[in-house]
Amino acid sequence: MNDYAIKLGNVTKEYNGFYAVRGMNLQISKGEIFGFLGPNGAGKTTTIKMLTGLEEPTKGNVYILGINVQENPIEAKKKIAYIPDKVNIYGKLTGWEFLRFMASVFHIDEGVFEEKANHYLSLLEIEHRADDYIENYSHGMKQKITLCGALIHDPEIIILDEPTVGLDPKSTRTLKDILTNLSKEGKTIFLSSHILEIVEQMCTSVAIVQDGRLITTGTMEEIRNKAEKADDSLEDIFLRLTGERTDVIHAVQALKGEDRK
Ligand SMILES: Nc1ncnc2c1ncn2[C@@H]1O[C@H](COP(=O)(O)OP(=O)(O)OP(=O)(O)O)[C@@H](O)[C@H]1O
Repeated sequence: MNDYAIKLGNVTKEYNGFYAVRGMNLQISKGEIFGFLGPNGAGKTTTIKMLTGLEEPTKGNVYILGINVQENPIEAKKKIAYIPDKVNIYGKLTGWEFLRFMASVFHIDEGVFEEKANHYLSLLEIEHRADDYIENYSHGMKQKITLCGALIHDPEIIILDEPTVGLDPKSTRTLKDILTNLSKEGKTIFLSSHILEIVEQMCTSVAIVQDGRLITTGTMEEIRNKAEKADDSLEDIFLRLTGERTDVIHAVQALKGEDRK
């Protein structure tokens, strides 16, 4: 078939006459850290739901490592970890019980499970809370245990919707390091974020979507070549390509303490 980690072929999602995603074509190579950007309501979560088999495209096909997600959802899901933006996790389990449950779903060997669980709990600095009920965790801790659970089965593709919301700066840095290391192992990371600085620092390639359509995609270098000025940030490029009004751009710059005329 092809060598792409993720491929969307002319994917459309319609909800009662409203097009949340329109004719989207995307190819993401293995090992990329791919940033998926777009203003509110652009169709990012809808696209992610189609990637993970939670929503069916109205038209078109989604492939995960060459597997058609609609035709073979179970095979495709074995390759994916999905960390949604709103963590909805069963609170009556302890962190450790939740991780054991995730390992059992994917038939992970006990020894491998313990090693991976301890590794990620300690990296994310929540090992001291592993025996507490998840309902008593803070929002950031819930995100972290969800991430640990998602990584237990050694997925090839990790999909994260707004992963840094709720994380403190140190945890954000840890997450960045974890994702960078996973990509060095050949795993593919797909993340949507509104925090363009994080995308700029971490991602090897990006796509910008608006009104369900792909506006631009390419490597970070290709995207930077679309800049008007040499010191344009990804935020400048994003705001220009998505047609944000210049007064909004200036307001954003003023809020950030930049006094560019
Ligand atoms: N189940 C649904 N029924 C009807 N419309 C929907 C449904 N799900 C999403 N939409 C609409 O599709 C559009 C895209 O929504 P989506 O959640 O994918 O956007 P998003 O890019 O993730 O936005 P945000 O950055 O605000 O999270 C929105 O206009 C939304 O209202």
